Amino acid sequence: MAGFRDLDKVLFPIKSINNVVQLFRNQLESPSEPDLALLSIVAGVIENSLTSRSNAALQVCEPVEQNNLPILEIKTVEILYDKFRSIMLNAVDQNKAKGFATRDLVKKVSDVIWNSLTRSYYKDRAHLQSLYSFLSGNKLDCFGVAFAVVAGCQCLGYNDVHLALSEDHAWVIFGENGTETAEVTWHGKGNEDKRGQEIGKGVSARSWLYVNNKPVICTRHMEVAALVSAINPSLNSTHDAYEVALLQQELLWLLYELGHLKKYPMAIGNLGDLEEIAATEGKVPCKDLFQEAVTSARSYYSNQHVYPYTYQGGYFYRNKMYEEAFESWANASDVIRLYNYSRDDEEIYKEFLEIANELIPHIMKIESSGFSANTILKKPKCFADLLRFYDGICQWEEGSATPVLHIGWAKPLVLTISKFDADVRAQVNIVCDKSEEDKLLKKNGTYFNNNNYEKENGSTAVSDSVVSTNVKNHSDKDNSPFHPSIEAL
Ligand SMILES: CC1(C)CN=C(N2CCN(c3ncnc4sc(CCF)cc34)CC2)S1
Repeated sequence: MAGFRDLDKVLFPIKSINNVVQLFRNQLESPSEPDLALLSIVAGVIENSLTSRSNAALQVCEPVEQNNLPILEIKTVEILYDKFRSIMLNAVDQNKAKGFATRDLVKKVSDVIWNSLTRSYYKDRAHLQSLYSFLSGNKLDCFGVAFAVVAGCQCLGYNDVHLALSEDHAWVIFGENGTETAEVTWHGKGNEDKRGQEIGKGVSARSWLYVNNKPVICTRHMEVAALVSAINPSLNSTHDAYEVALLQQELLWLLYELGHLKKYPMAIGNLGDLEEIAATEGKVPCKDLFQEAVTSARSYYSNQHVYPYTYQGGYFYRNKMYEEAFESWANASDVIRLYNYSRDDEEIYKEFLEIANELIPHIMKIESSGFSANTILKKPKCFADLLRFYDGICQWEEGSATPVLHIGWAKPLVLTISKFDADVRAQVNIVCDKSEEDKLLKKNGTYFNNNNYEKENGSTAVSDSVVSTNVKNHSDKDNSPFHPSIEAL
């Protein structure tokens, strides 16, 4: 492990963002692997010093000159770093010969973290993700516990333990081939934690929460990308601490340029969001970053992730590119249609609910106000993408133990569909195409994950709701990875 070396120590006392970037670069480029505990502590101290209530007022009203940070002394970091190491080394007996981690070891490290946490606190609060939060306040959020377990195992010399990330959960992989999995943290509210157990063997395997067994499996460098992604610049619900956001943006560019975001769509999306707010001169534009996140999810995760499309759709929406937004959201819906909705999937449910019942109706209101020259209401492709979007949500519900749709969805849906004239709707050709139906047949294993799952209620999927056309999509920028089920002529 890289550890806290002299070439890192000479950077202290840290006074600027550039000093922090240099420390991360040293660690990322070191022949031995980056030290997760060191980097999480440094990022956590800086984030908390700039976002804590004590100087929140200062941060909002007085623009601090560029690149200046509150001075970070080496002693502050050494004390926290040594404290973390001693917690780990004292709790886990060292006489065992190193080798690969065992389930007992991983569970033991998770217990050490878990049992140190404050009895009860607001788990969704900001700034609870870093080892600084753990060491100074005994508080961690769900992601923070998983990250701390991996950092703890690194401290103990188990370099086979790595972070596994879905779009709303985190766990660890370990063992000789990295094929062992273990829950190490909780998920959601009021759910019994499953710490120590293997990942998703039961019905939960078909829920979005476990991304159909296509999680982001982190290398050490990608674990640094995860801690940087988890930096939270929020000062309060309306303001970000400028220096924290700038630090996060510069660290994400460092990781991007070193190639460590290639297989991490959400981190690319995070960088895209920051670049949309404040573009960095001479870098890849945010629109391309959002497309790179989509391409990464398609290339490395069999297009089983939703967030790359909602990052991209959100960008198009904010920039009034409504036709493109509909296509991204329809592509997001094509991902979710093959999952079963389960009680663990609230986060993505809220995402689709907001798109269907807030964002799309808002677009309809603007577009039907009669002032838009090039209105989407005259475009069959937009109608087709909207149908694909809604159809995906309907199919998501099919075969799920928990219903998705309710009357609250119907009103905005009817309002939206009714905005398109008959002559526009007539140009969308919907036919059943056997090969498409086979391909999209839900969760009978042939498509979903090839081990012939019986669906939840025991019946094999017969999805007769799939509509598809074999009409080629005319737009040359066909962004859908495969024949969309509904397309405009
Ligand atoms: C399009 C969006 C609504 C905007 N932000 C989004 N996210 C913000 C950043 N997110 C993330 N960013 C980097 N890495 C991770 S790992 C993880 C699961 C818990 F560990 C979440 C997450 C979650 C998703 S999705």
